[in-house]
Amino acid sequence: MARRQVSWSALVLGTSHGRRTRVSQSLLAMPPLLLIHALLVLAWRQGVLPGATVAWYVAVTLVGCVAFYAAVRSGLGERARVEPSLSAPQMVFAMLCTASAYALCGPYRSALLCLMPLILCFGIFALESRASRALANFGIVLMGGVMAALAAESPQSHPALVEAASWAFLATSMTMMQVLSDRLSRLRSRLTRQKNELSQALERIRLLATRDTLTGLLNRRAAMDELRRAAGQAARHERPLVVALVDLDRFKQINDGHGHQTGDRVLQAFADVAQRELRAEDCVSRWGGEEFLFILPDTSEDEACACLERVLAVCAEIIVDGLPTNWRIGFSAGVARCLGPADLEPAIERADRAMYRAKLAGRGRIHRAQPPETR
Ligand SMILES: Nc1nc2c(ncn2[C@@H]2O[C@H](COP(=O)(O)OP(=O)(O)OP(=O)(O)O)[C@@H](O)[C@H]2O)c(=O)[nH]1
Repeated sequence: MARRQVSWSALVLGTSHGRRTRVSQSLLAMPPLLLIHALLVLAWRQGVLPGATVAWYVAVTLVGCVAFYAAVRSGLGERARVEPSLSAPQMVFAMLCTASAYALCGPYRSALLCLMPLILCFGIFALESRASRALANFGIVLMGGVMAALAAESPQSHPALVEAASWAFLATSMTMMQVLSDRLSRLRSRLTRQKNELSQALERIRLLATRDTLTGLLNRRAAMDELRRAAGQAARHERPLVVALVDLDRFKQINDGHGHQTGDRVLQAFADVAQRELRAEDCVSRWGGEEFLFILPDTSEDEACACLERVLAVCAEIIVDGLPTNWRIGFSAGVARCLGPADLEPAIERADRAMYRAKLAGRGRIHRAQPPETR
């Protein structure tokens, strides 16, 4: 039963939160419209207006309401890149319905006056100040015109003074409603701006917390998170996972001989090359200083070594501003297989030891770690 209700509401209102809100708001026009219909039926029963007029009014207004419902429900506004709840056209339509009912209702017309300010409320959440001001003015002029025409045409049933007083009250309450709506609209814009600034700030904080500012690579903390995630996935799918610690060779010489900024450029160039040479599912992170951790899912140690050899070859070709053109950027690396989620730190330690062996063996080479049981 509950599932049936949910699917009915999804059918009528849609499933996305925004669409549901907009469609429900559009359907809110129905109760006042049905009241107007009831009032017109009452006026017909009392001989104030012919039944055919009531029938036409009911038909036209219902068709209009259904058309707006269908337009909002189908997302026409979103597709046409206009205000998606179609508030302004719906409000114009509602004002025209109210004004024509006012003209038809005879002695019951004053009951309709409260609807005009109410219609303005529908624009509070969707319209910019200029649009809602224009709509308020439209409503005031429209009702002024209808009232003036009624007073001129049948002064007995629509005394000019009564119509003028009604119009004055209506114009005042609509203007006041417009002022309040304007304030709410400004508040809404400020809140939207603050919300955007907050999400930008959160995104900046997220980047600062997870990225190394110099190279844009994941930092050490984020790399550990990534390794934890990759190890979990590798264990679930029973696939190999390899980590590699890569340390640039004789980096101090670059800093000391060619300046810290040149050193920074080398780090950036290396990060670019490493990212370019690896697959999208691999991860390169800055482990610290001139040290980098590679996380290579679904990769054997042989494949990891081949991949690092390729990166080493490309690095040797890098030309960095501030370094002599014959300078070969190189690194030493240690490769270790990660045996599961409980083997993260030990695998990195094994890779670290292998990397130091590569340094001791003369640099510019890649060493495999000893398997844990034969250490
Ligand atoms: N330019 C720059 N230098 C850095 C950065 N982080 C660390 N370093 C420097 O990197 C150098 C690392 O030097 P060492 O640990 O002696 O390593 P190395 O000179 O590469 O020697 P080997 O690893 O033995 O080949 C130090 O001088 C650090 O100051 C950085 O962000 N930018």
